[in-house]
Amino acid sequence: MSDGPLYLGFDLSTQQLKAIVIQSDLQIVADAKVEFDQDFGAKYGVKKGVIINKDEGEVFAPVAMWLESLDLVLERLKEKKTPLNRIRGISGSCQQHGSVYWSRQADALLAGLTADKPLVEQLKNAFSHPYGPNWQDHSTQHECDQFDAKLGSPDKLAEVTGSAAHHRFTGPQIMRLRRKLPDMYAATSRISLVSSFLASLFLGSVAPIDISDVCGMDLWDIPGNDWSEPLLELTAGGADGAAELRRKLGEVRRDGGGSIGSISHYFTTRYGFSPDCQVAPFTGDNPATILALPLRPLDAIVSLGTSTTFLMSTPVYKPDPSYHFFNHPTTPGQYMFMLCYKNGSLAREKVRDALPGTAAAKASGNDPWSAFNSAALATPPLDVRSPSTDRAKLGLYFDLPEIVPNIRAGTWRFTCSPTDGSDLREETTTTTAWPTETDPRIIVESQALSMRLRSQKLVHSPRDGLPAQPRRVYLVGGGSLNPAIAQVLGDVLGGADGVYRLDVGGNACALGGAYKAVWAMERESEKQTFDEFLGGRWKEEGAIQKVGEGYREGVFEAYGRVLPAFEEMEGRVLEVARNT
Ligand SMILES: Nc1ncnc2c1ncn2[C@@H]1O[C@H](COP(=O)(O)OP(=O)(O)O)[C@@H](O)[C@H]1O
Ligand SMILES: O=C(CO)[C@@H](O)[C@H](O)COP(=O)(O)O
Repeated sequence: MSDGPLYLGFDLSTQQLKAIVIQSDLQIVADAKVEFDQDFGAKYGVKKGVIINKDEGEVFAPVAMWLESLDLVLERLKEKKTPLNRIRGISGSCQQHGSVYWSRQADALLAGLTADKPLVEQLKNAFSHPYGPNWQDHSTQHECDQFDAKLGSPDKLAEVTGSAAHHRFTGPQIMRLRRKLPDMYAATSRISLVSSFLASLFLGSVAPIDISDVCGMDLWDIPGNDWSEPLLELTAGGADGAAELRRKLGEVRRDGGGSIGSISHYFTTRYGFSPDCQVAPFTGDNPATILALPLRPLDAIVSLGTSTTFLMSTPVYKPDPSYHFFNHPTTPGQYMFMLCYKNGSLAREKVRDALPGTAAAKASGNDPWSAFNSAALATPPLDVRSPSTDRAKLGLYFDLPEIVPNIRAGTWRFTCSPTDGSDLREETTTTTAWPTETDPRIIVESQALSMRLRSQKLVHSPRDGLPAQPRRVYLVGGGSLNPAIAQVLGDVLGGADGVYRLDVGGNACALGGAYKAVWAMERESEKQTFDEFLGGRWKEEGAIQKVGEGYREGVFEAYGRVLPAFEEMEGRVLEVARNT
């Protein structure tokens, strides 16, 4: 290890808090993590990091658990003898859309933190609400209907804010909490996103919201570069309320780099950070993921965390109600395109757990994914061995109500002709549906078909003679460790130059946060873009691994032929859901 400056990146996601320390040359020096279920499940009653109130569709996490986790992860870094005194900059990436409600005492309590007691004790009275809504929350249909109507249509809302109304977006969430808990709302001095909440702890004062993460609220006018007044009014119930809400939300920091202030005394005295250590703006976990490597045009990232997301960086702002556009976290004039699915890892885990063999593997400490992987690889694309006799299989495996399409929880299995997707039929009974061993391939294929369907307008042919598709597909998040998933995703999505896994696959957004901290502190000027900066220091070797061929002629086209049937299947399920 050299003795130069170090940088610290965090990822406060659904199931864990991770920390990663790197050098200026981007080498990783140390990491540590806290797993919410394992470390705090019994104390806070969380499962998979959250508490669920099924009756109302609410999903939330205790803010106190996050405070305890921050102290614990720093203890763990200290135990590993990480030289925290050399850390010069901190940034981070956090689950998006979640909100934290500060009380009127927050400013004083944050400013007066002392090193002798943990955060959770000292900040007991700093919150007007003990919970932060989680992105899986789906309690806000009523509010979403009003957001979609407010500017005239979901298309218009997407044009202004980058997204149509979504249950998890912070504007509808705030609107519902204001209605449901008016005293709590009145007692709230400031509202943070999870990213600005974590930055606030380091800063010792409430931090500004970040220019990219703010786009996950349905409140920020992206072309206008300001809060949308009509949407603030809707959320807060009128013009007076809008002015008050604007104050609660505070200024948004337009620059993703630089420092928002020095680290609080609490961290210098309790953990030995240098008083010169600076806090850079924290952002959302998806925006940070696109900072984990120098992304080129036509590259796509598939993040296989609790949620599945499909991300691209683009100079073109082409919003549509079925996906999201965010400001790029570091580069004005660039945008992040995102598709987000709730039914990612947890839905795949459910299919995995239904397989004979998984329970035994778990009990004996073997890889719980081995039965899933063998089954996925033993099944041919679409489970079609012979196109003249076999029907192609498609499915929707929604454990939770999905985001796109907005369909209730349930499992649907369909078949169609593999040659042109015609004759789509729902396989309704267990006798005509397929064996559980077929599900692993079909769930991953169907998740990928949804991504391919919705991203097709953003890709073009990477080289002469090839169909439109991404250049490279990068996999990150916990699921990126899985070779069978990598293979199937590449079969469906293509990737002219292959499918790659980031070597720190499960830590990509924490790493993106750490890279952001290096750039924020060491950029030559405000004009040096993140990609220029990172491109000069990032070395492909050792950072990524090719895990799949990507585009395979014939296979990619076979999925293309059933894409219209996939769309029709979603439409049919939506139609039935609407009429029941
Ligand atoms: N080998 C594997 N194969 C498939 N999925 C995996 C594997 N290892 C971990 N996962 C999945 O990764 C998920 C956690 O991913 P992670 O990126 O750490 O989540 P988050 O950032 O949302 O907390 C788990 O829900 C688990 O299903
Ligand atoms: O809601 C979204 C993005 O819109 C999610 O991607 C969250 O940002 C949570 O991510 P993970 O916990 O899966 O990392």
